Amino acid sequence: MGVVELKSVTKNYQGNRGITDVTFTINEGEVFGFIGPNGAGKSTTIRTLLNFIHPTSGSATIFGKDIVKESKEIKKLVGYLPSEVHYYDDMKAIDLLKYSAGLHNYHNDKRIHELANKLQLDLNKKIEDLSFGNRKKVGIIQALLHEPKLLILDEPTGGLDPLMQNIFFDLLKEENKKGVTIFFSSHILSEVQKLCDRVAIIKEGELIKVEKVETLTQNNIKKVSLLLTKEANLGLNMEGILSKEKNGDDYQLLFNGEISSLLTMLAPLEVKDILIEEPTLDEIFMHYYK
Ligand SMILES: Nc1ncnc2c1ncn2[C@@H]1O[C@H](COP(=O)(O)OP(=O)(O)OP(=O)(O)O)[C@@H](O)[C@H]1O
Repeated sequence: MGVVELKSVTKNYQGNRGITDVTFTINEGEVFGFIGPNGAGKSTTIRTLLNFIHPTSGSATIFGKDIVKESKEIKKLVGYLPSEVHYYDDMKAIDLLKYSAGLHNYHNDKRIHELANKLQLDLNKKIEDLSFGNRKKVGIIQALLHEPKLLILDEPTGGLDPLMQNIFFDLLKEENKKGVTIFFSSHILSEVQKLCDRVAIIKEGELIKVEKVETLTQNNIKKVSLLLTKEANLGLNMEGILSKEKNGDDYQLLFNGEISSLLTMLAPLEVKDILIEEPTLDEIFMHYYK
């Protein structure tokens, strides 16, 4: 049984598309990335899982518990960081976090101070005096403070500077080592690549791929840059060409297949220059997004 299991979950907003027929499983101990462009349906999926909104159809479980019927039980086991955090402005960070810990019946201030030290947050400041990034840190501590077994993080790095992002990632890795499963939504591929074991790609409300990050980056796809002397007789419709962009005599191809068959195809052409390299994860994803 997976920690998170979605079965054909659809959520429509008064007839408008939210997510359609989404099915995937997150296994225990995984760091699972959820990636897609703005409006793809990441927050809708997460908010449905946390029972803030109800699925139109389909079902899902977290730790085997039904997300609608057993939502209260689930919330005890989950730490959630929303993409935007809103708090009572005139509360001190420490008071807010102690209050939040109390709601979880978790009374260990040491954990709050340890997390704040790691993230370099001054707990004695009022929320209204904190910068956007520092408010995000309050949200991160709030998600982590009751030692949840599952972390659901919706675009967690927004507002954190690069150094702080690294500290945050180290913190997540530490939690993961302790056995915490992490569901991490993002539209930034490099951070998913740094952190996640597997990734689900969502586009226009539909899941288009669930794959190991390693497989995505180590498959057979190559980026081919070609400079030709003539445009004529360029039949690039062969199998394996995933995408092509043309700029004058310059071609950029994403090719998935045997390099020997690509070379056979290119042999009759007047090739001035050729560069074959590994595509970045961004380039692979752009192919899926098209
Ligand atoms: N409350 C709502 N009422 C109506 N439509 C909504 C509502 N919330 C989201 N949607 C629609 O559902 C779709 C998915 O949106 P969602 O916010 O889940 O995407 P996302 O992947 O989280 O995007 P982003 O990265 O911009 O937050 C979009 O078409 C959006 O317009």
